[in-house]
Amino acid sequence: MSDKIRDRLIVALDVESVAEARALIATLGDAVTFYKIGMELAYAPGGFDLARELKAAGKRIFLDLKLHDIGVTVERATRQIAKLGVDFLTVHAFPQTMAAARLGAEASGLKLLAVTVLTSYDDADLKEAGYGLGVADLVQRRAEQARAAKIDGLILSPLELAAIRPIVGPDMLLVTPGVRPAGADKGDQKRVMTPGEAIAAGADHLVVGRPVARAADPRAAAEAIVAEIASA
Ligand SMILES: O=C(O)c1cc(=O)[nH]c(=O)n1[C@@H]1O[C@H](COP(=O)(O)O)[C@@H](O)[C@H]1O
Repeated sequence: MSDKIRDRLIVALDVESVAEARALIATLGDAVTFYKIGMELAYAPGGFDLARELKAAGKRIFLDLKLHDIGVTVERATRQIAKLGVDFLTVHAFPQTMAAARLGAEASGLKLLAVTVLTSYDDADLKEAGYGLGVADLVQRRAEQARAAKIDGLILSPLELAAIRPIVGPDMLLVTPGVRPAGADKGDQKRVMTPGEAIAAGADHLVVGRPVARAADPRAAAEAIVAEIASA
């Protein structure tokens, strides 16, 4: 399978230590070309060094830190993260946050992804949090604001892909967690599709954690998802 197809699967290294991450990476070998390092691993001892090391070894790295703070802090934090040389960074899709991150990423190769509405949320969760919009409308509003802020891509669930692609155009990266192979446990994800469905609906990349990391045979699980991507 070509690396172009493999790159569309981003495996989330959602483990608590660099030692566990290394073991998983060794098991996955050349089946996986793109990794996500999220908060639980980044903040573990050696987490950021692992990001640099994997880049140097030729892997692509998505650093999922979901920044959200006052503008000046987000701008400076983004500038520091850009020095790591990773490929993607997440920020929450608030207009001030996105504008500040855009400034911080200036003149670097870092691509910014805006998190629209977390895939563990449904309409009732948004209502409980005080929002007046449901998921579909809030994702759409944030997609428009991300485009205006010249953000490189969006994190959204596969369910919103069909509505959002025409709004943001072909160049914005659409990256979807909330991906579950048929029959897999959903866990805390509320808005999900299978890998094949998400690719067919227009996802550029799929983010998959537990269905690979917690599988009895993680390499076989990753290869099955890559095959589903290739045939979608
Ligand atoms: O930004 C993310 O990557 C993210 C956004 C979102 O809305 N939902 C979501 O699940 N994620 C991440 O995607 C991964 C999904 O993991 P699994 O549910 O185990 O496949 C986790 O690392 C989450 O942190």
